Amino acid sequence: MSHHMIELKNVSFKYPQGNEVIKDISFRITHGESVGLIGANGAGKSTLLMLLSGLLIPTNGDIIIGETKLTKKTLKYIRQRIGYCFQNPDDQLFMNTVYDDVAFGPRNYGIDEIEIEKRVDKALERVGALHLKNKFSYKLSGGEKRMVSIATVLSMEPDILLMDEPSSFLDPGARRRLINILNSFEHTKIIATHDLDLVLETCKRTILLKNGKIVFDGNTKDILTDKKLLEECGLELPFCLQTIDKPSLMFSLCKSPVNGFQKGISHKL
Ligand SMILES: Nc1ncnc2c1ncn2[C@@H]1O[C@H](COP(=O)(O)OP(=O)(O)OP(=O)(O)O)[C@@H](O)[C@H]1O
Repeated sequence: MSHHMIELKNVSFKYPQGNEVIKDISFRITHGESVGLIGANGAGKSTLLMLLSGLLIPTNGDIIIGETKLTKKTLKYIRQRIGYCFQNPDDQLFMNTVYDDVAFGPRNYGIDEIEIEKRVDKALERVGALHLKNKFSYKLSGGEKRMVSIATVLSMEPDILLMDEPSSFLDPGARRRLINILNSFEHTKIIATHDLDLVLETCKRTILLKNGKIVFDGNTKDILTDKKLLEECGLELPFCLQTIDKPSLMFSLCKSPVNGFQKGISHKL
């Protein structure tokens, strides 16, 4: 496996009838990194995730996953390694039952049904939705659909997780479960979201997009404490830092900025 698991080289993208919405983006993500992808509405987060998952093909530039350049020919191989969680869970759930939805990915690999059922149970258990196994997918609540849609991705046992707004629809318990799943996922993950508190708890690195361009790529704590730059990009400080005068100073007082941080803060508030 290549050291640089994901590489984008001067990637641009334009929708057929639209303007360029991803503009000359380059970065490398090493295997095992957790990266938050943030930016205002329309900044290009979902488009970038769709490019990374092979759902869209760049107008210019290259995307390399492991050692393989993403092309129409390599798409099938690459997509087996990537778990992509749609912004809207209804796009992910299209079978009749929860079981069939979560079994869909592994079934495509030709795995036998006994192994498939084990994977389905494991994935549903992880998201706390085993009790929904035999339900109709379309009858689930918004939050249940979200958790099941995450299970459909986990059952594929991907090397890379791409998640678009994964915490939307979730109650505090389910959100906490999501954070635990993300923090225990040992491979590469990229999380596009407006939930900056989620980024703070799950991603060491953050990429900030503005109008299709990268305006920041670095330590999460550096960007999420930079009120001025966040505001210039249509965002605001994470909720847990809003009442604190000097967010960056608070960070430096903590031993483990990303993971141990919010627990410490929430006791103080
Ligand atoms: N199918 C499409 N055809 C044309 N333009 C599109 C299409 N999908 C998205 N766009 C445009 O591309 C730009 C980037 O959209 P994208 O969905 O990637 O942004 P985003 O950062 O994910 O936004 P949000 O936070 O609202 O989900 C927007 O200006 C949007 O209008």
